[in-house]
Amino acid sequence: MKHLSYLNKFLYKYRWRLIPGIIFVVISNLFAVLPAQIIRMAFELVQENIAMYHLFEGFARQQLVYKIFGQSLLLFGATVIFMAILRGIFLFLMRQTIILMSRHIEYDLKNELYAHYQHLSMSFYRRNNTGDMMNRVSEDVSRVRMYLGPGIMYTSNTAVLFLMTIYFMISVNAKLAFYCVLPLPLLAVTIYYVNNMINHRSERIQQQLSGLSSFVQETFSGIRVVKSYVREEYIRSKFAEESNHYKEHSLALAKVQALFFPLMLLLVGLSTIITVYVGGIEVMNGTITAGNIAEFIVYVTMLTFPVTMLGWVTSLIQRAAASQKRINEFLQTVPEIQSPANALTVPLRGGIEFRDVSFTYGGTGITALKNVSFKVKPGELLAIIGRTGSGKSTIADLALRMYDASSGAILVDGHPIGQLDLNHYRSQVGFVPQDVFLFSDTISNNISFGSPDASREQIERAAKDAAVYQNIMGFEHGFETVTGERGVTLSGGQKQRVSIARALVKEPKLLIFDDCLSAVDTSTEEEILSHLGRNMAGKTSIIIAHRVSTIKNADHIIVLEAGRVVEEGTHHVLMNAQGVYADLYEKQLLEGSGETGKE
Ligand SMILES: Nc1ncnc2c1ncn2[C@@H]1O[C@H](COP(=O)(O)OP(=O)(O)OP(=O)(O)O)[C@@H](O)[C@H]1O
Repeated sequence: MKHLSYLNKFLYKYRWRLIPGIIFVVISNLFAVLPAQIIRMAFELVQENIAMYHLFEGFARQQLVYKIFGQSLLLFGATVIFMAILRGIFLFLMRQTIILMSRHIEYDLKNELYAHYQHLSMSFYRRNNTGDMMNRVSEDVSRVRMYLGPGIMYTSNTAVLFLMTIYFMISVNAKLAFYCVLPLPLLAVTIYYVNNMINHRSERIQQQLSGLSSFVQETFSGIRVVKSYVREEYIRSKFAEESNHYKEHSLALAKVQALFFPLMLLLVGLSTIITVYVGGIEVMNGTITAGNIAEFIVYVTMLTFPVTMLGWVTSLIQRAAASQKRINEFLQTVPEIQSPANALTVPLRGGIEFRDVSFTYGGTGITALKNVSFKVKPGELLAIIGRTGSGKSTIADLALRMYDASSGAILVDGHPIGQLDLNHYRSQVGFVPQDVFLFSDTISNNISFGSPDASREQIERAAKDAAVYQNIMGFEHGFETVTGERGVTLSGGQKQRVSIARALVKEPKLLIFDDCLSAVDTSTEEEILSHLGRNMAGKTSIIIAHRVSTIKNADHIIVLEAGRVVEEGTHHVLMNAQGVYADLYEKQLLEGSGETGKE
């Protein structure tokens, strides 16, 4: 329960919904309990009047007695209906306050969680899988809402109704009251266990279902691979297998669910039998009237629902507490990368220096960089080249402060990177990642993602500089073309260039290209680079590449191998050195003589 105390701040915030809600619960219950007394009175009236009716047998007054009797019964009936209507109105108001409050809190909590997600560092995203993270926002929050809405509502309802009913019952006959409620705790405990079983099985079904949907999603997005390797039959049988697990779990759930209602009815029936039996004895003893038995049966029926709810609510609160525990753990996760207090917000000039930087990835323990040192002056173009896995992307991530270096120092215009205001710094950097990501939105919005205020001219300019303008204009809707899920309607090279335009439109002071020219042909690459030379004059660029041709004109080239800088200098110097770089160049020249456009 202590985990759920986190939600008290929300209950306080919405207290003007909660307090009236509880008051409505009390009033609605009052109108639920009172009719039982009216029914008793009606019963007693019937008994007395039948006797009276027979007494006037043969007299003219018998008709009058009959009439008065009929009218009084009608009045009782009308009162019961009126009370039921009032009860309905207050039940409506109760739901309108408490359930609505739970929806408001759900909204607040979801937003709080999502904002926290946005705040967390890359390493958090590497550690946690997407499904888990999504579950926090959807599944866990809904379970917590069940506690806040139905949980609170039914608990207060049960408590109030129970107290009122027991009070009225005891005031009539304490012995009968005791016997009537005897089976009820058994009912609550049974429902609690059966419900826990249902929850447990539903959870397994939920897991199976999410496994099944991820499987389907993966096979749909990889359908080209599936078809080209003729693995449809294999995939289909795997699906049938997964689907079968789902079916088996569902059948197991249906079995327990089928048990739920008969069990409930059995225990309720037991209560009624006891009421009639013990009540009958009491009537014979003359301690109560037959009307009291009818009144008690109404009480018992009335108690059944809240007692059932008690079992249900207990397991619901347990689940909510487990979910809130997970949510709390997550909310307590502090982002590893944060702006320090008194962070610097100086305009970026573009000087970047790595001083003896080493970096080890937390999750895998892989040391991606070992004592890397280099320096880029404002306005220079630095190129990084090396085999796959040599640590190039890691340098880009560190320069963006996606991670902090394990040792050594990274200086930006002479200031340690950790002292800069994170958002201010990143807003001045244009980054094109290796794996392009486009949102399911228009091309125009994808380009202006980092600069929402960019004008149409600026967006078009950026597209021209990224050599993708002609392609975009070739689409039926031009810049308003909506890219499909993850931009599937664009070719690999087009996506890369839209992603480049997104970085260029920011007019960044520092531009980082992480191997983002790999899917464009060499002549397009040359076009982009020549535009870049013009746009980035006086600003700093870091280009990570595989092809020597991309970086020949860089001011400074560093060659990485297994996380270490093995050579550095200009193209000229490196060629003369006849080392790794010159070797790479020779090989690529040979391959290049047979190369055709890649796009
Ligand atoms: N998130 C990560 N967690 C753990 N290890 C990682 C992570 N990203 C990269 N690595 C490891 O760090 C090393 C350097 O990776 P990096 O991505 O920097 O190489 P790269 O030179 O950019 O490669 P490529 O040219 O193939 O993109 C590799 O051994 C890789 O396995």
